[in-house]
Amino acid sequence: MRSAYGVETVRAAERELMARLPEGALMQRAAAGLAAACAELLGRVYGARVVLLVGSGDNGGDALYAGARLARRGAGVTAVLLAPDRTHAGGLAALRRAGGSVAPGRRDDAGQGPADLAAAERVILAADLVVDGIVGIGGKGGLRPDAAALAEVTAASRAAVVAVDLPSGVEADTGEVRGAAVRADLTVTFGTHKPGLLIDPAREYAGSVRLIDIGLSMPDEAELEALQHADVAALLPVPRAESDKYRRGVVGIAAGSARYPGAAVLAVAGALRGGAGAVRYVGPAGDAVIARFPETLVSSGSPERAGRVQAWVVGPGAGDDAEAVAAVLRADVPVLVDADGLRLADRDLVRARRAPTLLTPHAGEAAALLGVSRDEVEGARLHSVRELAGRYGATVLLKGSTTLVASAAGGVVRVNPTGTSWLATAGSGDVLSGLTGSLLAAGLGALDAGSAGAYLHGLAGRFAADGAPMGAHDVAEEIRSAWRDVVG
Ligand SMILES: NC(=O)C1=CN([C@@H]2O[C@H](COP(=O)(O)OP(=O)(O)OC[C@H]3O[C@@H](n4cnc5c(N)ncnc54)[C@H](OP(=O)(O)O)[C@@H]3O)[C@@H](O)[C@H]2O)[C@@H](O)CC1
Ligand SMILES: [K+]
Repeated sequence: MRSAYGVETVRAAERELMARLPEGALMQRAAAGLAAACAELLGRVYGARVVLLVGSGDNGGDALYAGARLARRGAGVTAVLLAPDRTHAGGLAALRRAGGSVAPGRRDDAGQGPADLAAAERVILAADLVVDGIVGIGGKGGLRPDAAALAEVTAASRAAVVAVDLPSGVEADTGEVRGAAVRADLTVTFGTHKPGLLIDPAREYAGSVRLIDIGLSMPDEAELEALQHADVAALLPVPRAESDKYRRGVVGIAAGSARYPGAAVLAVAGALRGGAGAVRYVGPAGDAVIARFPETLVSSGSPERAGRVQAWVVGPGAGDDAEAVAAVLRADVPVLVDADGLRLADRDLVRARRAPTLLTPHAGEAAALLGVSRDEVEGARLHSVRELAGRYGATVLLKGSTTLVASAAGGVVRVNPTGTSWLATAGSGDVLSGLTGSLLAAGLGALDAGSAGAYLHGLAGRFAADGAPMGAHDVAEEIRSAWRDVVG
């Protein structure tokens, strides 16, 4: 499990550890890890041109101490100071002792003014490596103008970019990016991941992320967590000798319409690979379903008369069949609502349910339910998923390149690490809803079913794409390979 903690929690852990260590020890641990990561990225340190972007806090201090270590190994290190009078004094002295220099300030007198942007631009454009120590977990709001200008010049340079703790300009707690931010190739983060490193859009700015253990001890419950292979393997249902199809779970799919029979076929395709013992289909696309998957139990008419079902999936390609959605929501078993079903589901009916409900909107559908624009949802994914879960009293899976799953009661939010942009293809969500519904029928809770479903689906998408475009049915085909990969 990869866990992420917000700034307040990190600060508390930092205070607790600092009280037991000599002054400055923690920053030295951070700087040592940072310098090692920079050296690895550079390959050859001797003679490399390194520029440090240094803000007024400890994030800048980390950069300066790491720069000193690189200078001692023969790198040419230049610091660009955003606020010379408030620069970390110990770090700056260490850099100077190691032979590093400071880019000229705006006033020529003693280089006391903030960095001269033209001079900074010259060194940045000539650099092999830029170390972004502008701001870390102490950042508030978007970057200020001077810092934003440095972020832009850095983006224009060919240098490798390493962010210290976080790419400057991204929100550590939410993954939101308001205005300019540094785009890093590598982020070296200290003590624990921060939510922003795992959630888009900030995640994209971080590049690859390396965690340096500095000895912080974090609480058991994280604010955000990303499952990994072993976690998913432990969740996936495995049939036992005494299992029959009912014990393994029967998933009901109420989806598709005469106009969109494909959505039903794709949802069934996902469900058949999700671990339930049987898949029941109810709706007007029965002929298409049975032609493709003869093992499906097909009926027409109302979901209420479909026979025994341990979890329902409703909504993919459902058109305007509000009655089917309402009938499914009245069932006292777990229900997954997707696509058209989200628009048709009555919020009070969802709130009144006792069995788990899992809503699986993409950003556009979430925006419609929240009454905001799609961009607002995309820009504030963590806030949006929590808000929707609260309003509906349901678990919500917000699809996207970093799919999030949040429970109504709050607590830890799961983020899916296996997503790929190849999955942005028609019908891919239908496969996910069937797969995840199947996991619900097999007995997983809504948070686990949503996160394990997204994980397998993402992995299946990667296998199916393998660097080339693919269709949703290819994703369904690869779920079995993804499953084997996870449990293997
Ligand atoms: N936690 C740990 O265990 C460890 C933490 N360590 C390190 O400490 C870092 C946290 O240091 P920190 O607390 O000094 O804050 P930091 O991120 O440097 O920023 C504060 C400064 O930035 C400024 N500023 C604010 N917003 C801004 C903006 N939008 N645009 C531009 N500037 C902005 C703000 O200015 P002010 O508001 O005061 O004018 C203030 O002076 C942490 O990320 C990690 O790298 C490691 O050394 C060891 C272990
Ligand atoms: K930074």
